[in-house]
Amino acid sequence: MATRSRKGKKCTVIGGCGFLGRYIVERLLEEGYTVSVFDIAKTFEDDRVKFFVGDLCQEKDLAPAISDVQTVFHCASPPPSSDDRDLFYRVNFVGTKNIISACKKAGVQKLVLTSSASVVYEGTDIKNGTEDLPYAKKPMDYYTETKVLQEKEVLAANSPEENFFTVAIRPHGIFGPRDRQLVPILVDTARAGKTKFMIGNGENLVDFTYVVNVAHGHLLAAEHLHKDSPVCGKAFHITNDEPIPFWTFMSRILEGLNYPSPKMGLPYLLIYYLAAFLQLLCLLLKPIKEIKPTFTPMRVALAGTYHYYSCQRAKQLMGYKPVVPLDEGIKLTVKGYAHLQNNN
Ligand SMILES: NC(=O)C1=CN([C@@H]2O[C@H](COP(=O)(O)OP(=O)(O)OC[C@H]3O[C@@H](n4cnc5c(N)ncnc54)[C@H](O)[C@@H]3O)[C@@H](O)[C@H]2O)C=CC1
Ligand SMILES: CC(C)=CCC[C@@H](C)[C@H]1CC[C@H]2C3=C(CC[C@]12C)[C@@]1(C)CCC(=O)C[C@@H]1CC3
Repeated sequence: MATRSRKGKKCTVIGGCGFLGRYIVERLLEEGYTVSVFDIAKTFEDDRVKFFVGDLCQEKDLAPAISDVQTVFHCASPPPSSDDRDLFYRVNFVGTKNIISACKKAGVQKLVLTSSASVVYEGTDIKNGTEDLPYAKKPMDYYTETKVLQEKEVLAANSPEENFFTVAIRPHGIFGPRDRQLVPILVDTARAGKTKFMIGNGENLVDFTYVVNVAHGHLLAAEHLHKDSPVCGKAFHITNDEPIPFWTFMSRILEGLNYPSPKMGLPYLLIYYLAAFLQLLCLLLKPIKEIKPTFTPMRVALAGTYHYYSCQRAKQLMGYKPVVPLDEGIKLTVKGYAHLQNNN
C-alpha cells in the first residue's frame, strides 16, 4: 500500500517543456503531484520539477525519467509545420513504441497520450464528430499520418492483465499564451500582408481549445484511468465545446493585436488547388531552394472547412467540462501576446 500511495502522485511529462506540456506540468503541481519532465530541450526552470534531458527515440534515455512513477503523460511531437517525414515517423511512431516499452519495464501503471482530433480529418467537413469516426485513410500530411499510428499503438497497449492502462486525449486547435504555432504564425501571416482575404465564406465552424482546458482534460483522464474503468483504452475529444467560425476566431486575435482582419472571402476550392499546386512546385524546387509555403493544403482545408467535435464522451465518462470559456481564453491569449502587437 505504501509503495502504491508513494508512487500514486508521482508522474513524468514527456514533452513537458513544450507549449501544452508546461501547462500540464503547472496543473499537476497545483494538484500536489511530484513532477518530472523529460524533453529533448529544457526551456524553463522550476525548483519543484526534476528535469531529464534526452531523446525519446532512444529508449535508454527514458528509463531514468520514468523510474518509480505511476503516470506518464506523453505530449512530445515534432512541430506540425515540419515537413520531415522521417522525423515524424521516428518521434511519433518509433518513439511512442519506446515509451510504451519503457513504461512496461519500469512498472508505470498509466500512460496518457496527447493525440489529436485531426486523426479522423481528411480535409472534408466534420460536424460534431464523435470518437467513433474512422481514422483518416488518407491523412493530409505526415504529422497526421504519424499521429494516427501513435494513437493506435497506445490504445492497443492498454493491458489490464499487466496493470498497464492507456488513454488518448484528442485536443483540437490549442491556443493560449506561450503557444508556438497558432498566434505566431498568424501574426507572421498578417505582417506579410496575407490576411487581407479569408479562405471560403467565413461560416465554417471550428473547435479552438484554450490550453488550460486541455491540461485539465489530461489530468481528468489520468485520475479516471484504473482497473475496470470505462476510460481505459479509449480516445477522448477535449475541446472548449464552443465551435466558432474559423475566421471569426482569427479576426478576434488579429484585431486584439491591432492587425486588420479579412473582410472578403476567396473561393475555397480555388485556394485549395492553388495551395496544392504550390506545394508540388516547392517539392520540385527543393533541390535548388527550400521554400515553405504559408498556405499548405492542410492549413487551407483547416481554414475553409467545418471541423468541430463532440466531447460528450469525456463529459459522461470523466465529468469533463471546460474550465476557461472561449471568450476569456481569447482575451487571455491577446494579453499574453502584447509583444506581437502591431505598432504601425
Ligand atoms: N498545438 C495544437 O494545436 C495541437 C497539438 N496537439 C498535440 O499536442 C502535443 C503538444 O503539442 P504542442 O505543445 O503544441 O507542441 P510543442 O512543440 O510546443 O511541444 C512538443 C515538445 O516535445 C518535445 N520533443 C519533440 N521531439 C522530442 C524528442 N525526440 N524527445 C523528447 N522530446 C521531444 C519538444 O522539445 C517540445 O518541448 C503534441 O503531441 C501535438 O501533436 C494536438 C492537437 C492540437
Ligand atoms: C490559414 C492561416 C495561415 C492561419 C494561421 C493560423 C494557423 C497557423 C493555425 C490555424 C489552425 C491551426 C491548427 C494547427 C496548427 C496551426 C493552425 C494551422 C494544428 C494542425 C496543430 C496540430 C494539430 O494536431 C491540429 C491543429 C489543427 C488547427
